[in-house]
Amino acid sequence: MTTQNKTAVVTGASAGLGAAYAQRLADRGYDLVLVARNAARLETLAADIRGRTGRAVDIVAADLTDAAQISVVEERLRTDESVEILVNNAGGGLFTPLAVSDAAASEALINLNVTSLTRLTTAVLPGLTARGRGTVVNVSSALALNILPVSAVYSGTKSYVLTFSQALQQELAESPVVVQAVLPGAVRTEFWDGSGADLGAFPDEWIMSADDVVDAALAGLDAGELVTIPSLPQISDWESFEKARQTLVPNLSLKAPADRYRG
Ligand SMILES: NC(=O)C1=CN([C@@H]2O[C@H](COP(=O)(O)OP(=O)(O)OC[C@H]3O[C@@H](n4cnc5c(N)ncnc54)[C@H](OP(=O)(O)O)[C@@H]3O)[C@@H](O)[C@H]2O)C=CC1
Ligand SMILES: CC(=O)[C@H](N)C(=O)O
Repeated sequence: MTTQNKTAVVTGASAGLGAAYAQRLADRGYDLVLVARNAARLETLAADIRGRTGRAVDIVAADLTDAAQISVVEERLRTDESVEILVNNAGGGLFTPLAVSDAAASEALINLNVTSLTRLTTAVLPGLTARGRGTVVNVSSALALNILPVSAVYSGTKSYVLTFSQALQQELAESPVVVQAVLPGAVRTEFWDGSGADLGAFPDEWIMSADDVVDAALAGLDAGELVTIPSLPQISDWESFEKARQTLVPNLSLKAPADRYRG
């Protein structure tokens, strides 16, 4: 495809943050490829966006934890030269102590939150770098940083998304291709249903709307932020955190153990 249209691929587009990304990116002039399992919901959203904006909207009904189904999305990302943005948003949550967790459920969560995001990014990057433009948005979570007793697997997956994104930012430092990590706090979506946590137990002032999260994330992207935390009042707090991490680096690999470990 060598048309002049520009396409955004949004995973987890049938609800929540993904549906909000789809609307906003169509408003910004992108044609869309919407990915999720529920074809009927995707088609309803696609019809709404086509009618409202006139953009071309394709849907791909795929379970991103299924090898055959994710390969359809990977193929589209590899071959569609109009793709300029991939929003890796599809994800789930599980908030139970590991000791009482189901290993298969943890594995499924890792497959969705980590493996599928990695595979889709791997599929899209060669084309973006060859064309010299494009963006990958990886939806992480505030729980990548705010680590809780019930979030061993979930926080682990979202820390992966943050670290993966930061490593890619270094890999692509000389490239015009941008990788942004987005770390929302609690958002009012269906994510919480069956997650093991009750959104209703949170004070209202902790909970952001999906539209506000996406508007903040896109504003952060426009401002050149590589890590966007929609609720964080001062970006300098994130920068201080990162700077503190960097101060460890010169001493993270040395020949001699630290004095406190020597008798
Ligand atoms: N809600 C919150 O408080 C927060 C959410 N996040 C992150 O934001 C992202 C979006 O979550 P949110 O919008 O809240 O959640 P929702 O539950 O509202 O939406 C999740 C989306 O992912 C899709 N999805 C789920 N499983 C699969 C699968 N196996 N294959 C393909 N698509 C799938 C769902 O569609 P379908 O069922 O049709 O497949 C749906 O479109 C997630 O990565 C989440 O971790 C981060 C911080 C806070
Ligand atoms: C940060 C949150 O509260 C949220 N549970 C999430 O899914 O990451």
